[in-house]
Amino acid sequence: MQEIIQTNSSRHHNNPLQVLKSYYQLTKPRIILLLLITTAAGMWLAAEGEVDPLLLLVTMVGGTLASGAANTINCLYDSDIDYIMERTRWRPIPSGRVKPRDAMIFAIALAIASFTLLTVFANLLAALLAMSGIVFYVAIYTHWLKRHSTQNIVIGGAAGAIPPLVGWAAVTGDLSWAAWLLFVIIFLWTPPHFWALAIMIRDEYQDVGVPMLPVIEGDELTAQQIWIYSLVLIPTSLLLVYPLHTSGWVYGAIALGLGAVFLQKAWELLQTPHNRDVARSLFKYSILYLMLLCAGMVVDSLPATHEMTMAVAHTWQTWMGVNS
Ligand code: HEM
Ligand SMILES: CC(C)=CCC/C(C)=C/CC/C(C)=C/COP(=O)(O)OP(=O)(O)O
Repeated sequence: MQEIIQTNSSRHHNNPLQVLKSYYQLTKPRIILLLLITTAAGMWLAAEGEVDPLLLLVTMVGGTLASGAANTINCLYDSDIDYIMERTRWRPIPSGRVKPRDAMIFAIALAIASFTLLTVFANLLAALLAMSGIVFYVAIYTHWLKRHSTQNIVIGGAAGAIPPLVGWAAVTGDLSWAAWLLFVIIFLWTPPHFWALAIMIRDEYQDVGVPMLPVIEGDELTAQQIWIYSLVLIPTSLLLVYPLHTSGWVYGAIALGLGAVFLQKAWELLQTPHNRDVARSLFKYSILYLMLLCAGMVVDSLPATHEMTMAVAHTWQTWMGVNS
């Protein structure tokens, strides 16, 4: 099989566009997009709605390069199991389109470029946080936990929660309570996000011996864990409004509405833990949820929203005054 794939892919080796596409795929670009959205949310909250466009650009590019490096090293490390799993067999390394050595050079180049860009144009803290994201994801998640613990993604998931810290640090040069709250929100979001997917593709993980929770403990217990994390996640997302007062009621309303749907889907899975369609629906919604929650934070932080809410409050007070 490997030989057939190698022969098929060797036809593409000299086509520069195909080569470019392979390196692009190594970075897992669709995941990076959501990581960047969380970074942007951190920046807007830190800058109270007014982000310097140049700093935004630099941080987005720096974050992309760092996440791309992390994902490339993960592709390298996991190429043995990626080759066996249907879903991942056509990734650039297992399919032979990129040599492991070239992928390593690519990842190191991305990491160095990220560190340099963030240090020079943002600050050292943002750069160090991005590098810690790579180290955590590669060493703690990919190397240490992924193949050895059912809690792999709970602890390893902390890497995916670092991007908003990078965004916050890029703006202020330090980290506040609100920054850490963003970290905790994504930390709590990760188990429902991933375990819903793991229920869907449990058999594939079983075949390659990765001890994902549904493989070892079954769908019921996994659905219970998803439910518990979701129950904690939704109130936690509201702490930005109270007691932190970092976001206002516009975000609060969005977080409540999005959270209600999240809980409904997690509840449905709790009732039917073996139903892969329900698991798929929760997995897909988890991505939409985090995107819209971050968009809600950004919209809420804008000066125009602030003016609008002040005007509404003023009208309300006047109206109450007239009627009392
Ligand atoms: C340990 C933590 C995590 C694990 C194990 C995990 C695992 C996965 C897996 C296996 C997929 C399917 C990917 C594929 O089909 O190639 C996926 C999809 C996705 N994940 Fe996660 N994830 C984690 C954390 C995150 C974080 C922190 C984010 C962003 C904030 C994220 C964003 C996404 C997105 C956007 C997709 C959909 C990609 C697509 O459309 O193909 N994930 N995740
Ligand atoms: C600040 C910074 C640079 C942070 C980087 C964090 C980062 C890249 C998080 C990604 C999390 C993720 C998609 C894990 C999936 O891995 P998997 O190996 O379980 O997925 P797979 O089964 O599809 O290979």
